[in-house]
Amino acid sequence: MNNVIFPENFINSLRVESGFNEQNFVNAHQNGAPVSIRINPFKPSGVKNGRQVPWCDEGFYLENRPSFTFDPLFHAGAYYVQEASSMFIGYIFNYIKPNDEAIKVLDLCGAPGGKSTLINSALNKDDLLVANEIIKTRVPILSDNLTRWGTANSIVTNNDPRDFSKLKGFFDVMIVDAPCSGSGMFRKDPEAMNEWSEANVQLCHQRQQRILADVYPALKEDGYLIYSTCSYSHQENEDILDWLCDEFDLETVEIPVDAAWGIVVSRSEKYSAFGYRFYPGQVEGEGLFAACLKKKDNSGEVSAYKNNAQQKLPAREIDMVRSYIDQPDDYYYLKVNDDWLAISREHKESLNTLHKQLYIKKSGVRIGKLAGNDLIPDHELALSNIINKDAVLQTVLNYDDAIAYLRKDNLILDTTDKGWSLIEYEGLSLGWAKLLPNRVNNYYPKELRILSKPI
Ligand SMILES: C[S@@+](CC[C@H](N)C(=O)[O-])C[C@H]1O[C@@H](n2cnc3c(N)ncnc32)[C@H](O)[C@@H]1O
Repeated sequence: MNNVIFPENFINSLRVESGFNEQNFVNAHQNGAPVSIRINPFKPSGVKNGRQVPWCDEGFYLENRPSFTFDPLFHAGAYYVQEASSMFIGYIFNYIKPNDEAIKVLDLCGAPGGKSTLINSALNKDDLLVANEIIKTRVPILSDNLTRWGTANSIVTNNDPRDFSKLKGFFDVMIVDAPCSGSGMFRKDPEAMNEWSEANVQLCHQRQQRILADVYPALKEDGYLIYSTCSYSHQENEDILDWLCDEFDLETVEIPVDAAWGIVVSRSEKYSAFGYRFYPGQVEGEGLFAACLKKKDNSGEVSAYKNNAQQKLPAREIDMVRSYIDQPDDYYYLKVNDDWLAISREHKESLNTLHKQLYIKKSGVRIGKLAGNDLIPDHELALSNIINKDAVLQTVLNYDDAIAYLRKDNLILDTTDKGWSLIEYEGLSLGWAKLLPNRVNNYYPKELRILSKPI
């Protein structure tokens, strides 16, 4: 990119921010954005690591941008492609996360799932992640990314922030990665500059207030709110922190950062709340604002919920589905329509509670449907890290066949095995195929298939 001309009002608004280096910022926007990935700790693979992102153990910069579409390990969930600054949310999370108790975390503005998979990496099996997305058409990408991550301790919901207000004091940590005016993405998406305006910043500011006010009651006393935007605008950042402290009883949390990382630490005018500003040219990443606040008030009693009448499930069926799960006692099994699901057993109560208030789009891992004595296995089971691989056939593919499988092309395999088989590539599962006497049925989900051909 050459000769970037920023909107006049935009660059003027940055010139008054302390710690902002205009020359570095302008220079950084003449070049492309760095490429970075974050490794999935639950799916060790041979993904080549480059230089590490300073604030994220699992984050790595790549020298250039490979074709992720044509890397089977990407589809297997070995890593997530995420710009480096965003990974700082995980750094904040690791700093505030209690070690000794299971926690419930809400990622309110979840799609496409960058922060959700980031936070999920830092959770234990008995912690719960609720990843929400308000826009229905963006829910599938969030679900797919969590499916690739493979864990059984997350729930995906499709709700307006106000729907959470009934879950008083339910969450220990909330991440609000708010919709914003998007200036932090100008380098990746220069077109966005044409849409930037002060009026839009103001609209975003109001929407951010509404979202925060709506969801706030669901945070428990002494719980943490992590707020972030990819905007540089004061109104969407420090002013929101002051507004939060005006409206609610919150205290700022200082996050220790290494000066060498280039992050600018800011303080809000009225309450001196800490904010962390990422400017391209000063950090190796895109624009980000992040802050963490601790709730000191009580939004009322933690709601008491009666448990749902328990489903009576046939023991024979439960035994069958359990045989596909590694360490089956660790999970709670439920049936939704004809589908069997498994979720970490600690979350049975939470699931019932959430089910009463929210539209649940995915819970834990979908195992599949039973048909007589057979399981018709689900794609989620293949991608999960709870599958008992000893209970199923496995067919290992080379690179070309793996790409053919992901394109949903016909596969010709040299095997005498018959029945459902996991399709494996470099130790990770890509999905299912059914091996028949004369052919192979490719069960890779149609909506996920690669549509293009390798060049
Ligand atoms: C910055 S993006 C989130 C990115 C995501 N956290 C990630 O790391 O991949 C903001 C999200 O907020 C959602 N959103 C838009 N309006 C909203 C509203 N009024 N309430 C809650 N979420 C909203 C958008 O659909 C979008 O998915």
